[in-house]
Amino acid sequence: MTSTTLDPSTVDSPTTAELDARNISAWFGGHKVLDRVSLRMPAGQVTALIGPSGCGKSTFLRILNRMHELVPGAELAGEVLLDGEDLYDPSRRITDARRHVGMVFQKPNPFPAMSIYDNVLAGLKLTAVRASRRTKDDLVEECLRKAGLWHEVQTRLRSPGGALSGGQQQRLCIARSLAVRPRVLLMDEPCSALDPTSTRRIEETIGELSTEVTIVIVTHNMQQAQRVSQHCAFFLAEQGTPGVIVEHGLTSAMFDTPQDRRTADYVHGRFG
Ligand SMILES: Nc1ncnc2c1ncn2[C@@H]1O[C@H](COP(=O)(O)OP(=O)(O)OP(=O)(O)O)[C@@H](O)[C@H]1O
Repeated sequence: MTSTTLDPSTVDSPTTAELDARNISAWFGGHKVLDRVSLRMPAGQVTALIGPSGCGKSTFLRILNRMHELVPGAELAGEVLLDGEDLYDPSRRITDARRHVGMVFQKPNPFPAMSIYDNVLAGLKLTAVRASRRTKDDLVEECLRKAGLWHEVQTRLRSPGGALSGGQQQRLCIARSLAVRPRVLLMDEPCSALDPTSTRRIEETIGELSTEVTIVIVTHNMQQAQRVSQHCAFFLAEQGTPGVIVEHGLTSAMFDTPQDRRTADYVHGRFG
């Protein structure tokens, strides 16, 4: 693998990108779990994916950064376009797709014994980027600031990532995702393991980040979807049928004037 040198003067700032999923169907071992789902996720904005358990939200999210294909027996059909370019183009490396479309998981997963500093830089090894000490220092500070963690950890960057609180660990994971300068950040229930204060902090971070990275978030928390997102898609899998998008649009419209009765019932807590 060839490596490139990271020079801060030549590194582009991350540019947000639109994600366009077209006719996505997905299967696990022949069992269809998503049926021709299409959704445009606008650049520089937050799109929330909502819906009852098991309707395929996480599967859809994993398809957006090519993690679905790593599951044995998993298959998919359809297209994912990142600013018009096919994420599944055979000539595109899977690591390249993941660099552009990062992911933050439900449970914070920093490398516990690795320092906070090295945790932030961990993704750079995968992209084979070499950098000077100064450049690394600057990048670590930049990413920790963007993740809203710098003030809490700046005096203990050499402490292990595992020594942080759950909410801090999740912000460390966000900083780690940002270090490879993704254009899209996927978040799969990023606050479900966190207390209300940490949840608020992550929500603030999402708001601050969304101007420079497109965000797609799965959440079961309807208030959270309303607080953080501008766009929303409601997924549903009825009576053993594969998941579909019942309705999508501006979050304000989805909550105030839903067009489908099932959307209204779900966002008002009448099922799910
Ligand atoms: N690795 C897997 N192997 C087999 N089936 C799977 C796998 N992952 C998910 N499924 C099935 O795919 C369907 C969609 O699951 P998925 O996790 O995408 O739903 P979800 O809407 O994200 O659910 P939740 O809100 O509970 O996380 C479910 O029926 C689930 O059982």
